[in-house]
Amino acid sequence: MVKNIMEFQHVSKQYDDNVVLRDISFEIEAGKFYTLLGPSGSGKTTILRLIAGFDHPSSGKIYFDGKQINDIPANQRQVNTVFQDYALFPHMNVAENVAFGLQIKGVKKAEIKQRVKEALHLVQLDGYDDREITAMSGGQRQRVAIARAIVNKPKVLLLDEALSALDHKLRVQMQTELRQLQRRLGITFIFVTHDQEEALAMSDQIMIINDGKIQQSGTPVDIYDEPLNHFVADFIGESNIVPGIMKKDYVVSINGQDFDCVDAGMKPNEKVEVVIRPEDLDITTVEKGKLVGTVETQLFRGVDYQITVIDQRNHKWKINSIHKTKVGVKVGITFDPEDIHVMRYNESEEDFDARLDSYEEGD
Ligand SMILES: Nc1ncnc2c1ncn2[C@@H]1O[C@H](COP(=O)(O)OP(=O)(O)OP(=O)(O)O)[C@@H](O)[C@H]1O
Repeated sequence: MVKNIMEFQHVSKQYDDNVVLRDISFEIEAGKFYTLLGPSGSGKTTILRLIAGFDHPSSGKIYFDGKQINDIPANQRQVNTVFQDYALFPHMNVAENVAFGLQIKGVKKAEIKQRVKEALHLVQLDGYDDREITAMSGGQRQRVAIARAIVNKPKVLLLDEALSALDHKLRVQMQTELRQLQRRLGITFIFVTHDQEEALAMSDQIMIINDGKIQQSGTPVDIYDEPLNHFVADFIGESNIVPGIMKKDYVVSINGQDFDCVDAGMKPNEKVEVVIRPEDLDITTVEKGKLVGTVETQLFRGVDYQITVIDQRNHKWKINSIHKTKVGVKVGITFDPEDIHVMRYNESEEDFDARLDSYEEGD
């Protein structure tokens, strides 16, 4: 087997005038838990549909296990899909649902029985064979849907918002179960979600999509710590994003004030975006603060306080701190050079300048 199980080369998809995917290229390594993350309408499901063969690209090439599959029909692809609504047959019991695809393929009865048993065991539903679907909970139905997909022994399992119908507690439990299942099976999972926490928690690799374009691919830690652009920084976790100027290597100016940072390689005085995560900021005395402002809100969240501070230029900083402060008090804000993350901006120069001006004027 080749190392990359899936590859898209310059794939575009449009429906009439509506361009849904714009020249997308990526590779998916075999045996990984891979997540497609993006807001509603960004094109995630379309990518899954192209992989499954339910739809075809307008241009570009799709490779599966080293072979081009653009013209291979869905039923001949070694891929199975778990849908958001599970798409189970309500008039069949659990075993009949799981067996259905194998029966269609004409697999022998004894083999079907054995494979259904194995699949139900993998999703921890041993002994549920005769249970009616209507008598199963949401979490159990989810497992039946997964069993029905893995009984075909696909090389790739596609999961389209597969956990979104579950309540929060069950969803978190199923996240762990799915992750364990993927490791046990050793096959590639391609999981679609719009929930960034879910993506960070479950994935080996995340691909972030917006408006039919790949914004960034990488491990959860890469994407969280090194967002490539404003969209990613904003979409993944909470961020303070402010316009700045890269004075020279390792020095960035925010608010007209220079700060040491760990970034280099930009042009002198290049306009940049500066990202600092709320958990990397802390409250201190006015004297020790790199920035100074007034506490606007404070919310106790169990593990920390979620604080907002308005600086002299009227910019609101989000801070997650274990240190308590008081609303209305003047405080300093500290951070370390490595907590400053500098990105190139990706909007028009006019828009960026307008934001920089309004920020520096303190609007
Ligand atoms: N068959 C179709 N005909 C026309 N437009 C379509 C078709 N399928 C999808 N689209 C459009 O393509 C865009 C991307 O849809 P897609 O379902 O891939 O997004 P998504 O990221 O999965 O969103 P969601 O999270 O809401 O499911 C949307 O604007 C959608 O309206």
